[in-house]
Amino acid sequence: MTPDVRPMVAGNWKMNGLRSALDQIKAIADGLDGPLSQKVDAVLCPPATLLYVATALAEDSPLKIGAQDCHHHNSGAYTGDVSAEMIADLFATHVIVGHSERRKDHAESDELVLAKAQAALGVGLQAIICVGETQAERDAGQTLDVLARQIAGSVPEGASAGNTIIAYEPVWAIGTGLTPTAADIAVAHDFLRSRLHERVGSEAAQMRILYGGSVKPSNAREILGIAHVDGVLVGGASLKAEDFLAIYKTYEGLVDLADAA
Ligand SMILES: O=C[C@H](O)COP(=O)(O)O
Repeated sequence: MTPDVRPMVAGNWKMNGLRSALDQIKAIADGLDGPLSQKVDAVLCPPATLLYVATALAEDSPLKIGAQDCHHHNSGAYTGDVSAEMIADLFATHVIVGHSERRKDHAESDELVLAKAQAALGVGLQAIICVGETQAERDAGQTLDVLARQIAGSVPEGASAGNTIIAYEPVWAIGTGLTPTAADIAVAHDFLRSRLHERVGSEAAQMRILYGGSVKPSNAREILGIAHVDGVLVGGASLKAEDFLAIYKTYEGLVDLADAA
């Protein structure tokens, strides 16, 4: 954890979730009651089809709702796309941009991710900007070069700690059950913060840097306890309310709840 930085647990449902999954969103929203919600943010990013109902279900709870992607224009002839303005119009507060599955499957460049992040910030959404190296890049010793390029290319210069969150997701750790060592995660996050300083100046000190990739209840304690890790972006394990809440509640043993009763 970074001192004085409010941690965040975020869930990314990816292309999962029918109407029958709404009870899981309700269970997550209801499960966030209590002093921990005054200290740790929780964000859930269901598919776009569930966004409107999700924001209604989360309305009276600490749970924030986000989207998984947005177009870089606010409206126009872009069949099948959803704009940041449309997402904000549904009372969502966050949007993931630059997830590696978008970068790979939709050939999204740093330049496009930057434009999407700018669109998100332009309508008052908080952008969760994903970065991370592939297995091949890691094997070639290029991890830090890739992270430097992605931060310089994808993070808006006007980004602040209040409107932007970084998610470090090594591509090879996503959905594989593999995770980097705690030392490797610490090095990557420390490096990311130094590059953020170059990009956005003093705002970098308070900007949250999440880790993502095969986070589950059984490894959450170790990962959330790593220096410079300000939370997690959870994929598969966020689909079950029980697992999402177990990861979230790991913070009960990590943050000081004395003044949050
Ligand atoms: O956005 C979430 C990440 O891609 C992590 O997914 P995972 O927890 O299923 O490995």
